[in-house]
Formats: sequence, structure tokens, C-alpha cells
Amino acid sequence: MDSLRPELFDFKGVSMSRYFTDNWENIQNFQARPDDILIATYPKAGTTWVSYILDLLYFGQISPERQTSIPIYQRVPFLELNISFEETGVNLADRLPTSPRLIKTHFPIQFVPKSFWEQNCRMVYVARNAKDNVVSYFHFDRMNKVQPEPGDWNSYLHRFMEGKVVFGSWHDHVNGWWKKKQSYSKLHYMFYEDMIEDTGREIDKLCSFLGLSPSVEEKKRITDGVQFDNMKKNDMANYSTLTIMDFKVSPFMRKGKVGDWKNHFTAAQNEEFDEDYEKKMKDSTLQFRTEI
Ligand SMILES: Nc1ncnc2c1ncn2[C@@H]1O[C@H](COP(=O)(O)OS(=O)(=O)O)[C@@H](OP(=O)(O)O)[C@H]1O
Repeated sequence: MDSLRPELFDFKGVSMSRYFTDNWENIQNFQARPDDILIATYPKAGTTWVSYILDLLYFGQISPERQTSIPIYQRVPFLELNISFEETGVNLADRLPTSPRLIKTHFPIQFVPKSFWEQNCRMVYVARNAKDNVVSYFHFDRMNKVQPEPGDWNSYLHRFMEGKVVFGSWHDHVNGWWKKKQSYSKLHYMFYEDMIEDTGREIDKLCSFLGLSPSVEEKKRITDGVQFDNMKKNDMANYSTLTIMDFKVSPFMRKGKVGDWKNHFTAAQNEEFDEDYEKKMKDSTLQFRTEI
């Protein structure tokens, strides 16, 4: 399985691996529909969490069997994924029988296929503070055999700061989508830390953006079902059915916390990271919480 690990290379100014660029023409020519909902994130920012919430909001009641038979990564296809032994994300999305279609992407804003804009699709972006994000990404790259070799924590942290990880710079990603939100009204920008603080409140905001009004019981069922411990033991949400991931190295649903970075960063790494962060985020109005 180790031979599956790809190289990182520069693709149109963004560090990428072949698994997300090989199908480029088909991805860029993807035909979005007006009711498609694009769930966009930098990797490890809470994609699965929000995907599962959206899936429950739209289909939890009308097709409960879906919850016990179809893994989340098939219900919400990963648009740019192209691994030879799996169905491509584009094909999966094309064949989705549902309406709306929920589609996942980790693309920076400039890579989003143009038909999503032409169709004026709704988009949900989730951002997570950089420190917890890099820790989560490091453990993910250790256990996921189709990600480049992560190396040791210190070198990984430095590569993350330089944007030399798959999907490129965290700073460019969160800022690019944030800037887009100022001109594109159909983009709902969420924060992982807010979800941890009050999941119910964030579901309410999401519902108001989507024009949904679940009953009190339904909302309670969803809020409970998407709590970390419940998702962790839910085989349709925890990725345990995917063989490219080695859960003995690290589980997909790993900690689900704000502030785990403190268990990884040394004082020196933290200082260096903060200094670099200040420079890269100096023109941004985005505010993140690294503890709550
Ligand atoms: N319900 C819930 N509550 C809290 N945290 C949750 C939840 N579901 C997923 N997670 C955490 O999100 C991290 C995985 O991020 P993604 O789903 O974006 O991963 S991926 O990019 O789609 O591979 C990963 O974070 P870490 O635990 O810090 O590694 C998951 O544990």
C-alpha cells in the first residue's frame, strides 16, 4: 500500500497530488445543477461533520435506510477525487439520485468548476483554526496511504506553514473563500470552533441559510446524532469502511477538539508559527479561536 503515496507538486500555483488533478478536464467541465450544495473546506476542517449534518437535514427522515447502508463519502462525493480503484468523484456526483446533491470539495476558490457559479449554487464553507487544522492534517497524512509521506511533526509543521501540503496554503484557502463571501451571497461561512461551542446554534444558522425548518424533535435527533462520540462509532460516518486508511496508525475521528495543538506544538514552534501567521494574515479580517 505504501507505493500509493503520491508526490506533491506545484499545480497552477497550488501544491497538489495527482489524485486530485488527474481528472482535471472532467472536474472542470462538471455540470452543476441549481440546487446542488457544495461543501467546501481546507482538509480536516470539519467536512465530514457538516456533510453529515446536511445529509441528515435533507434525507434523515425521507430515507432513514440511507443512514445504515451508505457511507458518508458515497452520499457526499468528493468531486476532485480520482484514485484508480475507486469510482471518480465526478462519476459518483453525476450518478447521485438525490436532490439536492451534496458535493464535497477541498479546492481553493480559484479551482471551483465554473458551472457552480453559473448555476448560482449554494455553498457551505467550514474553516478551522490553523493550529488544530495542521495537527489533524498531520495525523491524517500518517494514516492515509494516498497522501504524501508526512515525515516528522516538525518538518510537517514547516511545510504546512509554506503551503507545501496537498491543497496548498491554509492561509490562501481560508482567505480566498472569505473574500468570495463578500460578493457571493450564496456562500455560508462557518467555523469549526463555533460548531464545537454550540452545535445546535450553528445548525440553526445553517437551516436559516438553506431555508429549512426542522421540527424541534428532528433538530434534537440531528444534534445528538452528529456529536463526536456518536459519529465516531457510526460506521457510515467514521470512514472505517475505507481500506486506504490505517486506523491502527490514527483513527479518522481522532479527537474532535479545539486546542489539541497544545499537545503537539513546542513553545518554540508556537512562537515561530505565530510570527509567520501574523505576516500571512495581516490583511485579513478573519478571526480564529485556538481555544474556547
Ligand atoms: N462530530 C464531530 N465533532 C467534532 N469533530 C469532528 C466531528 N466529526 C469529525 N470531526 C473532526 O474533524 C476532523 C476531520 O476533518 P474532515 O472531516 O474535514 O476531514 S477530511 O478533510 O474530509 O478528510 C477530525 O479532527 P481531529 O480529531 O482533530 O483530527 C475529526 O475528528
